[in-house]
Order: sequence, then structure tokens, then C-alpha cells
Amino acid sequence: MSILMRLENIKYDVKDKRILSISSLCIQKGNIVGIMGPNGAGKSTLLKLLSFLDQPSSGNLFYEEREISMRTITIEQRRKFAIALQQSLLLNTTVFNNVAVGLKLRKESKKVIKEKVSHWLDVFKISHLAKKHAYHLSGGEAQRVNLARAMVLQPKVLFLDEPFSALDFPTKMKLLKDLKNILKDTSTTTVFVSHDLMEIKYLTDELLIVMDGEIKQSGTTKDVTHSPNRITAPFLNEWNITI
Ligand SMILES: Nc1ncnc2c1ncn2[C@@H]1O[C@H](COP(=O)(O)OP(=O)(O)OP(=O)(O)O)[C@@H](O)[C@H]1O
Repeated sequence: MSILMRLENIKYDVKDKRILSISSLCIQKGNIVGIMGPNGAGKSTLLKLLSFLDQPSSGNLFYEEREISMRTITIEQRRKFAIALQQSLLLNTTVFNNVAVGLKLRKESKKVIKEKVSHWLDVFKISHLAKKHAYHLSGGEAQRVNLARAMVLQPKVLFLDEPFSALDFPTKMKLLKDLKNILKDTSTTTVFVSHDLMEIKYLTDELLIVMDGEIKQSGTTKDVTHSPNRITAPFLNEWNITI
């Protein structure tokens, strides 16, 4: 497996307060990486830095060993990344048009748009909703549209910030199962912020525990959840996991 993204000596400060400090982090190609930690630990900030939506106060980010920053990123490079958030923020139009929006911005032909959107609606099992207005969907359906809208762009890295947290358990489980298959089938490198250890254990290969703006433990999800260290154990044990 090769390194796709790398962070080096990243610091993120707001006024005089240090929000995040990461000496080194590597994201391996094709891996699904979870980020977990208490409220306010810095998880979303880390996601924003990795997806070039914000700029660190100091430090370096590399994509395929090429240094990139929010200021220097090109449109071509930005197109390698897609993001899905907790709120699906769908547009006031049909499901089809919502999934097509990024392709239209990329000036794809009508034929390509139709093919790609139809394919991804099918993959996410929402073809029957194509003509439905996006504001008339259930939470689970809306999140499927949100994810299809990201995946239709065939990102190299998919960033997910708590996309399942508003869903009921059966809806969440069905979507998690489908998404895991899709991400593995497409070998999409994924960074997934979640508060839910069940989601993390189900979906991720690797896990970072972020506390007080630092990565306090990292490794395979199995190793981290089975053998938390002295610092992460109190946090992980709150989830009643069997160690
Ligand atoms: N632009 C900003 N200005 C001021 N404070 C900020 C800014 N961005 C982040 N913070 C602070 O940095 C800390 C980390 O925020 P962040 O949203 O990354 O945490 P989180 O781990 O994602 O939290 P949660 O689990 O509650 O979503 C918080 O204390 C937050 O208030």
C-alpha cells in the first residue's frame, strides 16, 4: 500500500489558542480512516485541513508526495476530493439534478451526465427516486443522495463528517453496509469523522483518536479499539467496549 496524503508538523491556531498540533500523519491509498475523539477535540478541523478547506497556521500537506496548500491548490487537484457532511444540504430540485450538479459544473456532456448519474443512483439503490424532489426525502434517502452526489465525481479521497449521525439504527446499518461495499469496490480512500464507535468499527481500517488537538493513538481500528493506551482508554471505555 502506498501513501496518498501526508501531514508534517501541522499546527492550527486561532488567535493565541492552539487548536491542532500534528507532527506526522500518513493516509494510505485505498484505506478507510476513522477519526474519533471527544467534542471539541479538533476532528472537524483536521478534516478541513486534509480537504484543503482551511489552511494550517504552519506545517505541510502532501498529496502523492507533492506539497499542496489551500492557496496553491489547482482546480484539477481540488477535483480529487469530495466531501459529505451530516446535513445533506441538498438543492431545491430533483434527486437526479442534485446528483448531476457537480458534473454540470465540470461541463460534462448530457450523455455522460445521464450515464454517470444513472449508474450512481443505481449503486446507492435510489434509482426509483430520480424524479422525486430532494426536499421530500427521508433522512436515509437524503444521505444516499448526498453520498451519490460525492461519489459520482469519482474522488480520489472522500471526506465524511458524521454523515450517519441523524439516522435511525436500521437505516444507518443498511447505508453503512452499502457504503462499505461501494468504497471497497472503488478503492476510494476515505477519511471518516464519527462519534459512534459502532460506525467506526464497522467501516474503518485505521483509526486516529484525537484528543486536545493531538493524535493520541493511531493504528488499525482493531488494535486501537482492543488495546487503547493510557490516554485513550478513558475515552474509548465510555463506549463500553470489551477490551
Ligand atoms: N475558526 C475557529 N475559531 C475559533 N475556534 C475554533 C475555530 N475552529 C475551531 N475552533 C475550536 O477548536 C476546537 C476544535 O473544534 P472542532 O470543530 O475541530 O472539534 P471537533 O472534535 O470536530 O468537535 P465536535 O465533536 O464537537 O464536532 C473547538 O474548541 C472549537 O471551538
